[in-house]
Amino acid sequence: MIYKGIYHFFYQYNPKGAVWGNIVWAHSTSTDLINWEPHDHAIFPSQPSDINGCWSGSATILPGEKPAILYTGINPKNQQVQNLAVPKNLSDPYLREWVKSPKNPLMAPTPQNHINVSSFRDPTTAWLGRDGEWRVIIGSKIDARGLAIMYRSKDFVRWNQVDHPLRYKDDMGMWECPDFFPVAKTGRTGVEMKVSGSHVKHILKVSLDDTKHDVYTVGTYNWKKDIYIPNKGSIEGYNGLRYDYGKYYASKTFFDSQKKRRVLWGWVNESSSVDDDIKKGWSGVQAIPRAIWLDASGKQLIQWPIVEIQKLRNNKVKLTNEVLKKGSTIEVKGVTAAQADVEISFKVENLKKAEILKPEWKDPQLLCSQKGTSSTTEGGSVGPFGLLVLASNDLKEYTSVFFTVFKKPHKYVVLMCSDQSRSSLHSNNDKTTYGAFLDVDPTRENISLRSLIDHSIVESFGIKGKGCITARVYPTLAIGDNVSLYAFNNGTDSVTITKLTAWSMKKAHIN
Ligand SMILES: OC[C@H]1O[C@@](CO)(OC[C@@]2(O[C@H]3O[C@H](CO)[C@@H](O)[C@H](O)[C@H]3O)O[C@H](CO)[C@@H](O)[C@@H]2O)[C@@H](O)[C@@H]1O
Repeated sequence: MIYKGIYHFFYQYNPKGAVWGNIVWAHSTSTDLINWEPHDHAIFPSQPSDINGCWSGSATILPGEKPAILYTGINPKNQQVQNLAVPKNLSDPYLREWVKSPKNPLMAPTPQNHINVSSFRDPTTAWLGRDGEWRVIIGSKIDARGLAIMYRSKDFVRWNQVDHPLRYKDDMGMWECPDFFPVAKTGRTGVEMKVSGSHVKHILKVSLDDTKHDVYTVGTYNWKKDIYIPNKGSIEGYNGLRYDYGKYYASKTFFDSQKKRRVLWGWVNESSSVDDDIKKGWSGVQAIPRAIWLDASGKQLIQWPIVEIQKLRNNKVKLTNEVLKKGSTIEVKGVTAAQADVEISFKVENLKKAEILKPEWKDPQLLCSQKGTSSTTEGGSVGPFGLLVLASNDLKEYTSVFFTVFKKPHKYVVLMCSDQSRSSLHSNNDKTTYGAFLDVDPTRENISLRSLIDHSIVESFGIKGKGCITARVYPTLAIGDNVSLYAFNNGTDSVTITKLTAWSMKKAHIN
């Protein structure tokens, strides 16, 4: 949230170890969402209603600029209940101390409400209805049905369960960390939580415990009935739209009232083993915050790294109109390739050479791993072309982020991949290849990529933010000054780099 011009980040933290456990709300603040200062823990177990853990939740700014936090507490019976905490001193812009409501828990499972005691967590930011009542949703499940249980309140303290969930869906498992917010139908300006009506659409994001993916639908919130219905064609389920097709979970958005934008921030867990996490003494990072808005098609969100990240840019290098022939690479020299921001745009010379997409190639992730970085097809192929990042000088290690264009009757399909299979000589990491089909017409638009590279994390934004893939990698050779960056084309036809701009990135001040 933002309060008095300062961004506040509260996060699930284990003060006693490198991996999950003993969960408290740690707290850091920033004036630019890039450089962060840690503070004392904001919320930690102290009441019966949270004595076994202070789990996830959300901040809401109440009228009069008064922040409040609803969070899940684990009670002495290990049941999940919802609690309230408010700042002790509103004149402290850093909000260093938080006091808990003596009325906690405010929402709890009972034999009457039949709420699942071990699956009732992660309250969202609340929103005010036109009737002046607050609404909040809480993630839950019953059997395999995911639920967004809804409560209403007149005073933010006494909460009554609404007789129906905002939304539920069978066969999705537990909905962790739900997020529900409006987006403008046109333009990039963010919209406050309370806004509803015909000029906005609503987004319901849920974090799927079963698959560890953040999936969302675009739909309509009926504020009179308090129900949310996804648009026709907006797939609700494991195969729905994802914020990110790599590693990205338990994300949240907030309305940045200072810059009038909606900012998305997600947690990126490790792809290393628990033993390695314990050895290095920490695990998990936050991705670069992203500004989000609704695509002109109305079918999906667009995500782009917040503009403040550009403060870290240094030593710009540029290439224009370079032809990448079949099987060729171009080294991008002059940047610190271990920590860089790269934007590249490709023009495909001959789309007719695109390989036909077979009907059985439905799973983009599988297709990325089957086709890989180096594969070419006998009949010709457009791609793979893209970037080799975090590459060792002898190319024994690299991570490749690339595109391949396929042909379907009357249209082309663009596949975006991030292949980690050669990212490290160390064998004890998850090197799953990630992939997504992007909704774009390559006859009208160049295929572009932006990758933010930072030692063990590669965040890639395909086609101006239509598809995002975040990967964790652990090179053993491609470290420090021994890292190179290349553009490559392994398709059977040439592609042209219309423009490449890359920057070395300075270090941010982080916890
Ligand atoms: O910190 C609890 C909050 O985090 C959420 C969302 O990430 O739930 C995470 C969850 O998993 C953690 O515990 C697992 C061990 O039990 C561990 O394997 C995993 O890496 C951790 O993230 O916490 C519960 C309870 O363990 C589990 O069901 C979840 O998947 C959020 O829902 C919680 O409020």
